[in-house]
Amino acid sequence: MIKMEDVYKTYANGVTALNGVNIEIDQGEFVYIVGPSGAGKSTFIKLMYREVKPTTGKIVINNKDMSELKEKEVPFLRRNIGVIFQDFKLLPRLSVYENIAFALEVIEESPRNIRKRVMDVLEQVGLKNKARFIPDELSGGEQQRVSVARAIVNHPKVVIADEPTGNLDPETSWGIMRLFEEINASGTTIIMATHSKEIVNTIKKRVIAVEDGLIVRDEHRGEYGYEI
Ligand SMILES: Nc1ncnc2c1ncn2[C@@H]1O[C@H](COP(=O)(O)OP(=O)(O)OP(=O)(O)O)[C@@H](O)[C@H]1O
Repeated sequence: MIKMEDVYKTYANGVTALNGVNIEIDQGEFVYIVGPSGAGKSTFIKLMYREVKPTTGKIVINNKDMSELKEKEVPFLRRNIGVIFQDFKLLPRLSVYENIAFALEVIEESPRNIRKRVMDVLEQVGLKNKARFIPDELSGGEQQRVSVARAIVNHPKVVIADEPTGNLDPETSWGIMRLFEEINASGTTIIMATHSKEIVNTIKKRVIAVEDGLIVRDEHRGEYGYEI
């Protein structure tokens, strides 16, 4: 469960990105975050995996109050949250296999478990035959599948995706969305910031709209609601 109470975020340069956000997202939900450019969507999402800290307000994730989280506990939080970015953020010199295994090595899994889990997740995203390739040798859609695999290899409770289809063509985007639906069907919460009207209006889920740092709409099976 993710809960925010009266959350404000003002960056060091004085820009206020969030202006008093209150929200509750239950385990297993699928939520789209929509809104104009600069509205505060990424900031909202970054607060959930503690890439940024709130200026004021309370954030509770999986029953843990983030303000009480010590720096050394951050890796434990991240273990339960998989993150996917628009630009994939894969390590360019590592193979597909190594990019995914890395997420497990940092939490000191045994080599045998690592091998099994990486191969299982590669199977799930349909890339078993590309395990030895490096990111440059893959299409954009394949690279995004690797980053999805990396995000879910720890079986996190929550997957957070910031415009995951932003760099992909429509057909490839639908493939990524099918993967997200599968992941969500197994009980994982999905939170996805997107500018895709087509996706939001086709695969109907909860829609949270952010404008000028405020939640202005929160609807189950909502519409995208903007013209672009
Ligand atoms: N690290 C930062 N330092 C200072 N200001 C920032 C920082 N990150 C974001 N901002 C500002 O905060 C506001 C909200 O940005 P944010 O990235 O959260 O919006 P967004 O809705 O995700 O936008 P987009 O759809 O374009 O990705 C913007 O005015 C932005 O310039």
